[in-house]
Amino acid sequence: MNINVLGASGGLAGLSGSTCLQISETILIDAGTGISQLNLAQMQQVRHIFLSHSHSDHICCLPMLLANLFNALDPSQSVTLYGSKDTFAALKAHVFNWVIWPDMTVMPSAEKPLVRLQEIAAGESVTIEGIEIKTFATYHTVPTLGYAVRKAGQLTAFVADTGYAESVVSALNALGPLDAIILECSFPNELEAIALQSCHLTPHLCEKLLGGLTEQPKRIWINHLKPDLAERIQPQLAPDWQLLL
Ligand SMILES: Nc1ncnc2c1ncn2[C@@H]1O[C@@H]2COP(=O)(O)O[C@H]2[C@H]1O
Repeated sequence: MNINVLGASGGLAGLSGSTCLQISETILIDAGTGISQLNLAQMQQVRHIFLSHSHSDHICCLPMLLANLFNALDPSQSVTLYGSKDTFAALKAHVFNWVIWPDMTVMPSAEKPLVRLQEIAAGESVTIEGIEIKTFATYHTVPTLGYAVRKAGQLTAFVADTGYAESVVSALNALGPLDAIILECSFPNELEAIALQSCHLTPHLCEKLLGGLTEQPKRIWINHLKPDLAERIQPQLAPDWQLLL
């Protein structure tokens, strides 16, 4: 895969950290604990961070990553966060509120801040360094964006956190044929009730979602297993699905 998976766990004690995908030296999707696989110099290369949603396992390392950039960047440089209006509202209210962390969108000055927020809505796309990143809405307990990454001629859909919904199937079909899909599977089949409540997938629900696709992705990568349930989920995954660890 031409995406470097730094973290793919749905929690803290997985084999890898929580969600963080490195799309290029300067571009990340999400900022979970997986980011700690990067060394300081690699972190200081980051200029673009696409956020799927506001949940802690996807944003918990964002404040400390930004702190590593604060003294490294000169005033003409900044880091752009891309995400939905809802994700930014949650970050402003609950993270960058001067209690949990300083508001780096106004530091060192409001005119030339370290962090710039670029709202992005489902269906919109951004192209950076020739890499096209297109958003789509998933179905989760908070508004969540998936990201379809077109890099070096390959289209990979990172579905982010989602439950089963026809709207997600339609959004994926609208992207066109996928070279790869990165699909979450947080709970085992026997915990479908919790999966439905918390808007996540089980192996059965992954099958249902994949079954709705007009064309099967060439590669199916499964991620976001809850660490305490991983051993129960793994035997339930189809043999041709690959596990991202
Ligand atoms: N009823 C519920 N609604 C939302 N989250 C729940 C619920 N029950 C358990 N959870 C857990 O809380 C977690 C919050 O982050 P996640 O969405 O990754 O996964 C969620 C579930 O593991």
